[in-house]
Amino acid sequence: MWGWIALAVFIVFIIVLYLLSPLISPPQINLKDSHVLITGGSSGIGKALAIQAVQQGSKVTLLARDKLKLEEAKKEIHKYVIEDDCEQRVQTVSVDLSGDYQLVESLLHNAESSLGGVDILINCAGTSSPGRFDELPVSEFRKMMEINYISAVHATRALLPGMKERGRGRIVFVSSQAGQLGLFGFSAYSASKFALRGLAEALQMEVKPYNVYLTLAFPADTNTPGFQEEQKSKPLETKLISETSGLFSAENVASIILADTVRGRFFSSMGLDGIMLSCLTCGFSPVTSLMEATQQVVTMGIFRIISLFYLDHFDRIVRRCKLDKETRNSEKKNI
Ligand SMILES: NC(=O)C1=CN([C@@H]2O[C@H](COP(=O)(O)OP(=O)(O)OC[C@H]3O[C@@H](n4cnc5c(N)ncnc54)[C@H](OP(=O)(O)O)[C@@H]3O)[C@@H](O)[C@H]2O)C=CC1
Ligand SMILES: CCCCCCCCCCCCCCCC(=O)[C@@H](N)CO
Repeated sequence: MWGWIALAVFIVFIIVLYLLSPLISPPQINLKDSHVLITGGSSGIGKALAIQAVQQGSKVTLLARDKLKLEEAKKEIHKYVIEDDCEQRVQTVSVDLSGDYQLVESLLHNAESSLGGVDILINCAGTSSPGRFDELPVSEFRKMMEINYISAVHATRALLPGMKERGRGRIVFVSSQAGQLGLFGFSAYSASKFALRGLAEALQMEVKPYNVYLTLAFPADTNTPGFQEEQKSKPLETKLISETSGLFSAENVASIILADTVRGRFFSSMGLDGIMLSCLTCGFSPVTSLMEATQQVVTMGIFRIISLFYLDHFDRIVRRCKLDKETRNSEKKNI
């Protein structure tokens, strides 16, 4: 008898959640004919995002520093432009986003003059320099903040006023799972990715009344030119810990980010570990789906328990690597 009542209450609860969901969920945005500006659009995740956006009918601006790489990416992306759509265009902007703000602003406004106001800004430009804290040059900490954080501030600062005026827009920050937990070898990188979260939460509260929605993406390791480069200098501990979450393709990551952006979801996470991590670390984040909020409330405790096992596993990796290193060193001395 009580079992049936509990089941009925649960079903009514789920129905109420579904009925209330549209009140909280942001309205969807249409990729067709939208102007999507992608920083870091000449490589890796950014390029995959650009390809998928043009496949869905968007006009795209790619922004990065290297002109040659930009031109090559533009050529490649052009192949995916919908044929019967003469209006659709792909353009490039070459600038160091972390440099002079006035220059960034004027180039971004020029980009808007030719393709129309930016509807979706994807802040994907970024890089990582892994290494132990006391082996990284102090300059790397500033560089990480400038490339991964200040670049996003610059692009957003230049394009947000237009979005507010038009009463429509989406802003994506590509953070990382290393922006949800700090891990060995990522002291400089993690801090810059955590910074994006503070920015996104504060900004979302400001711009929601203007119908501008933010998405904070947390990819795991993704197979891109940037990832291949970082592998060369990554400490073994960092590799072993990161591997826990798997290796994704840029296409897979891009399609998840794009779908979450269209739906206006605040968190964009991938893989089972990614979803668990976002529930566990949701903190005071904005609610963009009642179902998601319910999931967070129900699962947070259990995910914390699971995380204790992960933490123990990571500590063991660090201890084992330290022991191995010490053994190797003493063997060398004995020779
Ligand atoms: N790959 C991975 O494992 C993961 C990546 N991420 C994040 O995703 C984003 C993309 O990564 P990924 O695709 O691997 O990176 P890539 O290195 O493949 O591409 C980085 C892009 O950013 C551009 N860029 C870098 N610095 C600047 C700058 N100062 N001004 C303008 N453009 C710049 C690069 O072009 P150019 O050099 O010509 O300027 C390039 O287009 C990064 O923010 C990264 O931190 C997050 C989690 C995992
Ligand atoms: C309930 C608890 C679940 C816990 C899951 C923990 C998984 C931790 C894995 C961390 C992986 C970090 C990858 C960073 C990739 C990155 O940003 C660089 N490759 C950038 O180039």
